[in-house]
Order: sequence, then C-alpha cells, then structure tokens
Amino acid sequence: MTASPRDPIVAIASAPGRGAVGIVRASGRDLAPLVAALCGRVLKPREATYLPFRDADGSAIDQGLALHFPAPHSYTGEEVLELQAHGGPVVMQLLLARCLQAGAGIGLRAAEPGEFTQRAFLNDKLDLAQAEAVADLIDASTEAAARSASRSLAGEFSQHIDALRERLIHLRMLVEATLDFPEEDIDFLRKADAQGQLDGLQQQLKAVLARTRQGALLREGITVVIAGQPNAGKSSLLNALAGAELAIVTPIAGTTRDKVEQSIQIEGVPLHVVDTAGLRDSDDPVERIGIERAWGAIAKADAVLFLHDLLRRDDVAAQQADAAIAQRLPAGVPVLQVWNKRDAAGDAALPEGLHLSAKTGAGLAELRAALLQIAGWQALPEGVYLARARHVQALGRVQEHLDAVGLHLADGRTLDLMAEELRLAQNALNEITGAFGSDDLLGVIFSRFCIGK
Ligand SMILES: Nc1nc2c(c(=O)[nH]1)N(C=O)[C@@H](CNc1ccc(C(=O)N[C@@H](CCC(=O)O)C(=O)O)cc1)CN2
Ligand SMILES: Nc1nc2c(ncn2[C@@H]2O[C@H](COP(=O)(O)OP(=O)(O)OP(=O)(O)O)[C@@H](O)[C@H]2O)c(=O)[nH]1
Ligand SMILES: [Mg+2]
Repeated sequence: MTASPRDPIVAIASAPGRGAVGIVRASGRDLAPLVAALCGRVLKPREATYLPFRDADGSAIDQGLALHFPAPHSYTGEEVLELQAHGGPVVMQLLLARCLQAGAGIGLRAAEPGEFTQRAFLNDKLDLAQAEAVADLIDASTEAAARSASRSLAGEFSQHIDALRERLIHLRMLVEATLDFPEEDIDFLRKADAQGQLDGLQQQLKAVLARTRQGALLREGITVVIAGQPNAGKSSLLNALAGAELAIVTPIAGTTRDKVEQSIQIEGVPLHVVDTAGLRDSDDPVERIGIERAWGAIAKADAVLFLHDLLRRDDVAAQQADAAIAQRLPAGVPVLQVWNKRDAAGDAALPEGLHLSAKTGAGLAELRAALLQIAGWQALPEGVYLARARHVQALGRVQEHLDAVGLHLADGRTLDLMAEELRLAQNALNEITGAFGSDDLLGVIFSRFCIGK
C-alpha cells in the first residue's frame, strides 16, 4: 500500500445515546492546531490529561480526559486525538462540531463508517481478516461469537492463512524455477518432492477450512424452515424454541399465513428459524399465497424441519399428504423428520425420527442437539476463531486450484498451467488477509462498519 497522505477525520467513537463516558476521536496528520484549539496546550504522548475542552469563545464545553497518540503508535497508525467527555448526546455533538470547526484549516472532515479501522488496515496495523473481526466483535450477540471474534482480532485466523501462504509460495517458487530453467524438467519437481509438498499443503488447507467453516457458522448461523401440514404444531414449535409467543397458535388448520422468522441461538450458534403456512391444497387465495411463500422459504433453507402430527399417524389421508410434501422438498437440503404432540400420543411404538411435544417441551433438548448436528457444529477442542462466508468461499477456491495443480503435476507436461493455478491459489488466499485485495472488496467490507470505528 502506498502511504499517501489522507484527510484528517473525526467522529464520535462511542455508541449513540447516553453513557457515562463518550469519546470523540480524530485521526490524521498534523493535528497540532486541533489539539491547541480544543485542549489549549501540548499534550504528553499517550498520557491522559484532565482539562476543559474549549469552545471557540474559550468557554468550556465539558471537562474531560484528552489523549494524544503521535503517529505511528495509535489504533490507526496515524496521529490520533481522543477527547473522553461525559457521554451525553448533546455534549458529543458539541465536541464533534467544535472539532470540525477548529480543524477546518487542516481539512478535518467527518469520518465515513469504518474509516478508522480502514486506516489501521492501510497502515498495516491490522490485516483484512483482523479488521473484519473488529466489526464482528462489536456485532457479536453471543459470548461464543465475541470470544471467537477476539481470537481473530488477535490474529489467530490470519496466522493460519499466513502459514498456508508460506507453504504455497515455497511450492510456487519450485515450479517457477523449473519453468525458468528449460533444461530442468518434471523430474526436477519429482526429486524435490513437489507431490509430497502439495499433499501436505492440501491437508493443512483442509484443516484450516474445517475450522474456518465452524467460525463462519458461528457468525452467520443457518436458516431452518419448519414445514408440514396445517395443525402439525409448527407455530407452537417456533414459540417453544424461541421461548416466546411469537406466532399465533389455534386449533384451526390454516392459521399461519405469513412467514414468522425468529433468530435463536443454541450453544452460541445462531439459528434463524422460520415458521410457515401449513402445506395443503387450498381454495382460499390468501392461504395459497402463504403456501407459496412457505415453498419459497423451503427453497432457500439450509435445513428443513419436517413436522408431523403423531395424533394423525394412522390417518391415511395425512400419510398421503406427508408423502406429497416429501416429494416436493428440494433435493440436497437436509430434512429432519420430527413428530409432534408426543404428550397426547399414548404409548404406541413411535415412528422413525425425533419425537417431541411443543406443548410440554419434552424432546426439545434432543431437537436442539439434532439442529446443531445438521448445522455441522462441532465444538472444537482448540476453540474457534470467527470467520465469514467470504473466507470459506476463498478457501474453497484455493482448494479447487490446488486440485488442478495435482492434475497438472500428474500429467507432467503442463508446468505452465500448474504455475498459473498456484498463482490463482495464492491470490485467493491473499483476498482473505487483504494482501493485494481489490479496492472494490475493501469498499464493501469497510462501508458496513459503524461510523467512528
Ligand atoms: N480509548 C480507547 N479505547 C479503545 C480503543 C481506542 O481507540 N480508544 N480501541 C480502538 O479500537 C481499542 C483498543 N485498540 C487499540 C489498538 C492499538 C492502540 C495503540 O496505541 N497502538 C500502538 C501502540 C501499541 C503498544 O503500545 O503496544 C501501536 O500499534 O503502535 C490503541 C488502541 C479498544 N479500546
Ligand atoms: N397436545 C398437543 N397439542 C399441540 C402440540 N403442539 C401444538 N398443539 C396444538 O395443535 C394445534 C395447532 O397448533 P399450531 O402450532 O397452530 O399448528 P401449525 O402447524 O402452526 O398450524 P398452521 O399454522 O395452521 O399450519 C393447536 O391447537 C395447538 O395447541 C403438542 O405438542 N401437543
Ligand atoms: Mg402455524
């Protein structure tokens, strides 16, 4: 990255609303005029000073702590000024406005979302995966997500990517060297055990991919659609899982029309549960629209929870209706067969699948475990670092390119294609940590941050 001078920026760094303390933060070069105007003195580096923050007329806006970080030893790697004031929204706005006014001469402007962290990235304080972890840490809604994001921010994920990259570069150099010296040939690669290196690399990649998938799962979760005939108890089950009366429950078949969505978490894994209209042939135009929506949700589901009614297990019409639904379920989506109303079903032998009662809660623990399993969640002994779907996709592309390298290596006559596949594999790895990342990608990632971060 070229270290081009960037505009100084300022923003409220603390959350909107009232708080005990609020922070206004500026980052840039040559902030001395700003420091002088707001604080009325030169500040000792990295030391908190209690002083009045001065308005244009010299009066105090508030008394607080000022912190000055000379470049490059700051969060952004630029010169940073922090004003830690009493955290009222009006105080924060006054301080922000005063900074913009006092900083007009140095071109100070309000920061865009994520711009502080983007600068930390551009100044090599964080790589891209770590910068993403900052946003994920702030957004974390479960303890597991927060702890895992913190690991990624500390660089645990990046270290795995860097280790892969080093091995990949080693193999790449070997192949490129063979290309550069035409008298060398595929035997040279054989002697250098290129195959062994590739195998090792692929194995390591597999392990990293598995862990990254877990990390992405912890961040993104999966969508589970509850589907089945009317009155099976779908809405009752959603309510039982959520622990709240979200969806309307009645004994009338065809109660639910709109989809009802609720995110819950099981062991920290987010599950987006969707309750849908009971599936049947209907002449009611409103119900038909609901049923269409149910099929639409099923088509997009990561897993389908197919709910059956134990009280109708011997009813031939119900069996036929279930069979018709089963036939229409999309191939490739995992389906969990679940029987409801166990509390009222007597002691007859139970059909295959999970059995529960949305009414009493019996069997819900087993259902939760089965949902975790279908999501592919395994609590790893080493712990999880948080990752994103973007990272999993990039690693998947690395895997494809390495598979192609294997084919070319076996072929033995396509060294140049092998070199190209290795280059593409490295590019895909680089996208994760942001080495040579495209500007488009950076724009998308940082624009999703909150302002002041
Ligand atoms: N008041 C305050 N609290 C905060 C932040 C902040 O910006 N301000 N942070 C913002 O997200 C987080 C902490 N992140 C930070 C990261 C690096 C440096 C820093 O000064 N780095 C220097 C020195 C490192 C050192 O002494 O070891 C450097 O990297 O050179 C500061 C904060 C959370 N808490
Ligand atoms: N005994 C018993 N009754 C249940 C259980 N779960 C649901 N019910 C009853 O079954 C009826 C239908 O429940 P709902 O949750 O509305 O069923 P649904 O599948 O959402 O129905 P639609 O929205 O019409 O598709 C209601 O009278 C519920 O009280 C259960 O576990 N045991
Ligand atoms: Mg319902």
